[in-house]
This record gives sequence, C-alpha cells and structure tokens, in this order.
Amino acid sequence: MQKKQPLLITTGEPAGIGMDIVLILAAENKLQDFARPVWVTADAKAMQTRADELMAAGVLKSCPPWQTVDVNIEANNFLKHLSQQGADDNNAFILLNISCVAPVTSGLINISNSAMVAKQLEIAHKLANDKTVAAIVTGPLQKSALIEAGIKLPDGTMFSGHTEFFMQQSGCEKVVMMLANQVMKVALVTTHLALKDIPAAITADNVRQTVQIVVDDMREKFGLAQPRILVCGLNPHAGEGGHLGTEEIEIINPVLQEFISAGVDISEAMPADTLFTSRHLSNCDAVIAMYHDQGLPVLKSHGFGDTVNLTLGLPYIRTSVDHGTALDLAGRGGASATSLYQALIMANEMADRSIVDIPLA
Ligand SMILES: NC(=O)c1ccc[n+]([C@@H]2O[C@H](COP(=O)([O-])OP(=O)(O)OC[C@H]3O[C@@H](n4cnc5c(N)ncnc54)[C@H](O)[C@@H]3O)[C@@H](O)[C@H]2O)c1
Ligand SMILES: N[C@H](C(=O)O)[C@H](O)COP(=O)(O)O
Repeated sequence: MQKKQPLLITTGEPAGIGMDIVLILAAENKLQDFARPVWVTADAKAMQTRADELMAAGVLKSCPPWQTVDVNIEANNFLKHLSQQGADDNNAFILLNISCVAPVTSGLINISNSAMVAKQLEIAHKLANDKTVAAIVTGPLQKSALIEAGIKLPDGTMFSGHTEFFMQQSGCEKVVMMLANQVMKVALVTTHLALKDIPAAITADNVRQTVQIVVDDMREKFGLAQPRILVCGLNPHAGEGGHLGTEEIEIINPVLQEFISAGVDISEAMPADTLFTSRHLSNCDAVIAMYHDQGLPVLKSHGFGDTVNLTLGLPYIRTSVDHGTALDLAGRGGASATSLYQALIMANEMADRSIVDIPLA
C-alpha cells in the first residue's frame, strides 16, 4: 500500500515539555490518527529518560513504542537512508536521533544543547523543502537559550524564533505568523520585536505584504475564496483621527484602500480594543494585528492550549504549539498535549488539501 508523506515533529528544547507532549499523544495512540507516518526529532537517550520520568510520575501507564534511527541529513535519498536502517511504520513514531552534547535535565536549560535545537530546525527545513515530509510541526524552544548560546538566524542577526528562522532559510522576504483557534484567527504584521522598534516596522510594504499573504493563504490553506479580514490600528482608538498617532492615516489605511479597491473584503484600521468583541469577530475570518502582544493575549485568553501557531507564506506547511517550554512541568506531569494535537490535525488537513502531497513508494 502506498503511504502519504510523513508529518515531522521537532521536540525543540530538550529540557522543556516538547518530548513530554509527544510521549503523551503516542501513549494515547493519537499519533496514529493521521494516515501518515510521524517522525520526531529528539535525543534518543533523553526521550527514554523522559518516558521513564513520566511513568514514575504516573502520567504514562507504559512506554509507548517508537523506533530510533540515526540522521544523516547529507544522504541524497533520505528515505533510502532510513530504510537502510530498517525503519518501518509499525511503531507510534520514528525518532530521528540528534544527540545532545550535554546530559539533559528536565526543567533545567543547558545552553550546550542549543546547537542540537538549531540542528532540528535545519533538518526540518531541509526535509520539508525537498518534500520528503508533508509538514513540519514544531514543539517549543527557549529563544533565550539559543541567543545565549550564540546561535544566529541565517542572516547573522539575533535568533528570534522559528518563524524568522524558516523565513530566512527558505529565502522568503516576508512570512506571516498566524495563531488560530475555534474563536478567532489572528495574523501579525510584526513578530518578535521589542515594543520600541514596532512603529518603524509598520511600513507600507510590510502592511501590504502581510495582507497579501493572509489573503492568499486564507484561500489556499483554509479554502476560503473571499476571506473577511479586520485590521487593527497601531494606536489607541486607531489614532483618534490623527490626534493619537498618524500611522493609520499615513501608512495603514492607504494600503488597505488598495485592497478594498481591488475587491478584497477588508476593513480600514479599527480600534483594537473594540475589534476583539464578539460582534466583530462573528463576522470575520481573520484579524490582522500590528504586533505580538496586541493580538496574541486576546487570542490565547480564548483557548490557550487549543490554539495552533502557523506560518503563512512559506513554501511548505509549518504549524506549531501555542505554548512555550513550560520548564516547570517537564518530566513531572501537568503538560497538556492538546495544542500539539491540534497542530498535527491542521498540518495533516493542509497537507491533504495541498497538491504537492506525493505518495511514498
Ligand atoms: N512555539 C515556541 O517555540 C514557543 C512559544 C511560546 C513561547 N516560547 C518560549 O518558551 C519560553 C517560556 O515562555 P513562557 O514562560 O512565556 O511561556 P510558557 O508557555 O512556557 O509557560 C507559560 C505558563 O503556561 C504553562 N504551560 C505552558 N504550556 C503548557 C502546556 N502544554 N500544558 C499546561 N501548561 C502549560 C506553563 O507551565 C507556565 O505556567 C520562552 O523562551 C519563550 O520564548 C516558545
Ligand atoms: N509568538 C509565538 C507565541 O506566542 O506562541 C511564539 O513565540 C513562537 O514563535 P515561533 O513559532 O516563531 O518560534
């Protein structure tokens, strides 16, 4: 029987809950809900230790079955490289082993292991870019650990997140971070920026590229022919007619008018405080917010744990959990795997909708 391409999960920071949530889904047989193999990047020894800890904590009744293979990313044919190691799909997942240099302690960051986290992202990009895997589903990483370890983005600037890493590694000029749950979808014009740097990043080009990517991907990835989009202003009361800031008048609205004239169902800049009310949300498919903490706290207050983070505008599918490394919970229990499960469902649906899905021989 021909199989579909795998979903690849990166477990991210080994001291965080990335491995815990994979093990929880595997133990509940939820990784088998997709008609696709599931591959997981992690350190094999650390995964076994984490499973032992979770069994001791009573979170897992037994150790879920997985198969470990070593990763040679330089292999011309990655599938052949795996099959030469006897990889098969009779287990909950295939663990692509990427070794940590230092022992892993649950809940305790060791920046010596940050290179292993970065390696997971490089491997994920390569396998998604050459269509060996159907989609990347990322677990949480600790941005500060990568920064403190001296790991940079591909362009040599400070590491700031998966979104920026995959954008640069793919050679994209712009991608869009969107978080989605049952209540709303929120896309951001700017991502991981200090608050003081945001006004300068709200340029006509940035707003235009963001709207275009959101419109295109709402059509392609969510199957909405005419998405209804509402846009937040940058300033309180969307600038109060220019008395509380002029970005709406000078930058944001002229760009939005271009889209309105072209027939896109999009608002002008609206006061963010009242945009996020049920009257408006019930009549829109996506909100565009100007910056991270304008949109995400509202969204996460309506479904933290059931939200998916996705990157629009990439040449491949990437979804992610909505939470961070939760160091306080790693190896102890209490971590919910629901966001990872939702991220897998969304990635699988997008891959099924995509025409690039190639059956494996
Ligand atoms: N996808 C990602 O890679 C991602 C996303 C958000 C934050 N982060 C990073 O994670 C690190 C820690 O960030 P933070 O402390 O702000 O956020 P966090 O999400 O790690 O933790 C916030 C709170 O939520 C709880 N929590 C988080 N995930 C949970 C889960 N699955 N189940 C139950 N409770 C959960 C934690 O215990 C904590 O109390 C930072 O370095 C941040 O940059 C990474
Ligand atoms: N902004 C994301 C959130 O709050 O969930 C998170 O920092 C992860 O971002 P990346 O996917 O770019 O790592």
